[in-house]
Amino acid sequence: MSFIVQPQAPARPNRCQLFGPGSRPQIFEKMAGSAADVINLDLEDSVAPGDKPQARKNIIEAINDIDWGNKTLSVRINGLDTPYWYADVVEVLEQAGDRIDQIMIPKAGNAKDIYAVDALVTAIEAAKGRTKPVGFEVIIETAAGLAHVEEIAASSPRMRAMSLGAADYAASMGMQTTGIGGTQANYYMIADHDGDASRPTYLVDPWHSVTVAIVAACRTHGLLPVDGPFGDFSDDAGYTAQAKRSATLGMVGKWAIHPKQVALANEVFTPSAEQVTEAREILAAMEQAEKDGAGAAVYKGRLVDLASIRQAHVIVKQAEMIG
Ligand SMILES: CC(C)(COP(=O)(O)OP(=O)(O)OC[C@H]1O[C@@H](n2cnc3c(N)ncnc32)[C@H](O)[C@@H]1OP(=O)(O)O)[C@@H](O)C(=O)NCCC(=O)NCCSC(=O)C[C@H](O)C(=O)O
Ligand SMILES: [Mg+2]
Repeated sequence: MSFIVQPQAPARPNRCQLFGPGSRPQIFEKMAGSAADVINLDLEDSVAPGDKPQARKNIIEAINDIDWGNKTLSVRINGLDTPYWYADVVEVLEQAGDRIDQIMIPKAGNAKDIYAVDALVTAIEAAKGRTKPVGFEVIIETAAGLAHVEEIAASSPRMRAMSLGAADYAASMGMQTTGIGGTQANYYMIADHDGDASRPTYLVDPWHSVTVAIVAACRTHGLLPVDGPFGDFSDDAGYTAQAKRSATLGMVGKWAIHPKQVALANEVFTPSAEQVTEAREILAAMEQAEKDGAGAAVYKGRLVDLASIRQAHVIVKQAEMIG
């Protein structure tokens, strides 16, 4: 470990973030009644330009009137390259009560983007006497966002989480796909190289590198790394496979763009009973090793050592936090 100790991410469940357009208030109560840990009321890309003013009003009313229980409540504002974002921030923070927890900033390209929103939010909080500081979550979904991911993670004490926005990321990177997340037919490997024309192929994960970059930036700066949308909501297996890849790489949750995806995310990002039992057994094996004066032990025929304690703690802590 570096002399600088790795900070802890916020200790709250973030297994699923359920999105809903701000222009569709009929679904807000259903979102509040869902099993998602985080709710994202959207003012950005799911809301048509002409509907933005009414969507702001709907969201303010929903923040003030709906019982959101213990969910984290977040509003996605419009991008800083649009004429909408400042009014999103001003109207929501001037008119909505303290129940709002976070603002989600899309298409974050560098630390200055976050600085600009921070300045506006700080001024409104002071002017309105808001006592609960609003947190920020951002979406990494552009080439610039990936290039500057670490400075974005370090940009403000308001930062809480970072998501991967697969659709805009693909567009910004010039990727040859219209799919939102998941494997892509043309992104495959050939299993062997023996010159056989019928060589088997297998699909690999085109989101791997940006996922790892987000996880590293988040873990360095104490934020929650989150996997973004999976567009084909009729493909449960595809969603689950993508979520399992993200969880394996260190992400803590995934977006749902349809209510049926909430249970899938919760299932993947809740450590299973078997995983927790194994983690606890590893901790017990290492406790015994320590008593015996050893730094390593054998657990189920494999090596466990001091690093295994840290790995096991990740799983046990996740399980304890989720309860
Ligand atoms: C995708 C949808 C437009 C589908 O809506 P709909 O046609 O109504 O679906 P169903 O008929 O299957 O709905 C079944 C019931 O569920 C309710 N419902 C639908 N959506 C939601 C929701 N989001 N939360 C809660 N409940 C919901 C329906 O009302 C039905 O209820 P009932 O009649 O009582 O049975 C729609 O799901 C939708 O709008 N989803 C969210 C879209 C969104 O927010 N997109 C933005 C995030 S993704 C993105 O921005 C990309 C990203 O930035 C990137 O770049 O990657
Ligand atoms: Mg997007």
